[in-house]
Amino acid sequence: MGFEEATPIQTATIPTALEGKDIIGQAQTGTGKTGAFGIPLVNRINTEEAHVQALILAPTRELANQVAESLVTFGKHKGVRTVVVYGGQDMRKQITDLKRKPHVVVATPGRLMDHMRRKTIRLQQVEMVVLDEADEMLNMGFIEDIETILKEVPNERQTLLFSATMPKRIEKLAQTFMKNPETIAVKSAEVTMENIEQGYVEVHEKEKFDVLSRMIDIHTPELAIVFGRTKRRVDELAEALGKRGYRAEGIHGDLNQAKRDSVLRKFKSGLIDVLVATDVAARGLDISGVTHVYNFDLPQDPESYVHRIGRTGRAGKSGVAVTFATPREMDHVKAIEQLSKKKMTKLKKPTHTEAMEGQQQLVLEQLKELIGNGDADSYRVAAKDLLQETDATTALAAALKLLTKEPDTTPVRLTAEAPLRVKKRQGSGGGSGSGKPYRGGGRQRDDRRRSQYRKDDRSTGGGRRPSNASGPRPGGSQRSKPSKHA
Ligand SMILES: Nc1ncnc2c1ncn2[C@@H]1O[C@H](COP(=O)(O)OP(=O)(O)OP(=O)(O)O)[C@@H](O)[C@H]1O
Ligand SMILES: [Mg+2]
Repeated sequence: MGFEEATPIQTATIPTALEGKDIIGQAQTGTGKTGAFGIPLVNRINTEEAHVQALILAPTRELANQVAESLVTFGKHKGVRTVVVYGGQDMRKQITDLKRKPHVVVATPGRLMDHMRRKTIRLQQVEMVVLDEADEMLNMGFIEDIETILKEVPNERQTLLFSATMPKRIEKLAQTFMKNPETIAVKSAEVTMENIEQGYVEVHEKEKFDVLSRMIDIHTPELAIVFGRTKRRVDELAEALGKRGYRAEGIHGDLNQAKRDSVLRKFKSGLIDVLVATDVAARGLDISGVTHVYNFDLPQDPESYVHRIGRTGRAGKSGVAVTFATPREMDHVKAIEQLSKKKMTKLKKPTHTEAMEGQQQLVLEQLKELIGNGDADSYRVAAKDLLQETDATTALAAALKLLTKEPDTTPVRLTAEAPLRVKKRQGSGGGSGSGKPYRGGGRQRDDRRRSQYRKDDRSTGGGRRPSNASGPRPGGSQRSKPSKHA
C-alpha cells in the first residue's frame, strides 16, 4: 500500500490488539485508524478455518464499503476473505457472498440484523468485533441494534472501538460491551488536525450562497465538500451550484443506493468537483484530493464538526475548512472552538472582484503551466496571424477573458433554514467532556438525535427533482481547473 511506517495510532494499538485485548482507540481524523484495527485483525484471522471470525460495524453504507475495501487490501496476501453487507443493496447477492464463507464481515447494523433474522449469517464463531465510529452509531440510535448483534457473538470475543471523538457516554457502552478495555488515545493539543486551516464567516442566511460561490471561485478547490443540514438543503444547493456552472451533485440518505454510489464515484474520479452532502458523508470517508470543506450550515454538534472538516487534511496533506454562521449562531462557533481547542480565523465575506481575481489567477496558472511544457505549438501560426492585427496585450487579455469563468451571478433560490438552536445539556456525563451546550447525556438524547436525523434527513422539497448539476453552465464553458481535471 506504500505505507512506510506506522502512524502513531497504529504504533500504539497494533501490539495491544495482537494480544487480544479490548481497546478504545481515539486519534484525529485521517490518521490511519482503519489500519490500527484492520491490520491486527487480519493478522489474527486463521485462514484454515472457513467461518466468520471478525465483524466490523460502521454507521453508513459508504463507510462500510470503504472499510471493507481496506480490509480486502490488508488481507490480500494472506487470503483473507472479506464481505460487506449494507442496506439498499441486493439481498441475494449478499447472501451468495456470505455463502462463500468469509473470514471478515463488514456491515451496517440494520442490514446485518436482516441477515441475522434470515439466518443467512452466523456470528457464533466471531472472535473480534470492531465498532468504527462507535459514537456515531450511538448518535444514530443504533444502540439497541448493537446490543442485539453482540448477544449473538460469543462473550470471549475481543472488542475494539474507534473514533476521532469519544464522548463520555461511550464509557457506558464500554462497560456493557467490553472487558477491561484499554483506552489508547493519540492526543495532541488539538482535537482537529493542525494541517487544516480553519476559518468561519459570519453571514446572513440569504447571503450564504453568494459567499459560497465566491469562496469556491477564490479557493479553486481540487475537490470540495459542502455540508448542508437537511436533504432538501443538499438537493437545492447542488442544483443551485449547477446553475452557476459548478460541477456539483448531492448525496444524502433519501437517494437510492445506486445514485449514492454513482455520485461518490464521480466525485472520486473528479467528474464532479463539489460534493454537497448531509452528515451521511461526515464520518470516516477517505477521498484523496478533497482540499476544501465548507460547512454551509453549521453542524448539529461540535463532534460532527470535527468529523466533517476531517474529510480534508488527511494522511499528512493540508486542507481548508470554512464554516458559515449566521449572526444568531455565533455561540455555536464558540462551542466548536471549545471542543476542538482551536480558534477559527474570522474571514471576511469575499467580494465579486476577489472572486474574479481568483478565477483569473487560476487561468494564469494554467497558462503558465502550458507555457512551461510547450504543449501549444500547434497554435503558434494562429497566434502570429492574430498579432499582425492587434498588439500582444490586447490579444492576450481577450484570450484570458475567454478562458476565465467569470463569477456567475445567476439568481438561485434556496429555502431558508432556521438558525441552529442551542440545545440544553441534560443530565450528567453527557457531551464530549468539553462542558459545552448541546447534547445531553444518556439514552434519551440518543433517541432525540435519532429522530432529529430522520426528520432532518427527509426531503421536504415537494417533488423537487434530484439535482443533476454536472452539466456545463448554461451558455458558458465548463469550469476549468488547474489540476487533473483541466
Ligand atoms: N501507515 C500509514 N502510512 C501512510 N498512510 C497511511 C498509513 N495508514 C493509513 N494511511 C492512509 O491514511 C489515510 C487515512 O486513513 P483512515 O481512513 O484509516 O483514517 P481514520 O483515522 O480512520 O480517519 P477518520 O477519523 O476520518 O475515520 C488513508 O488514505 C490511508 O490509506
Ligand atoms: Mg476511520
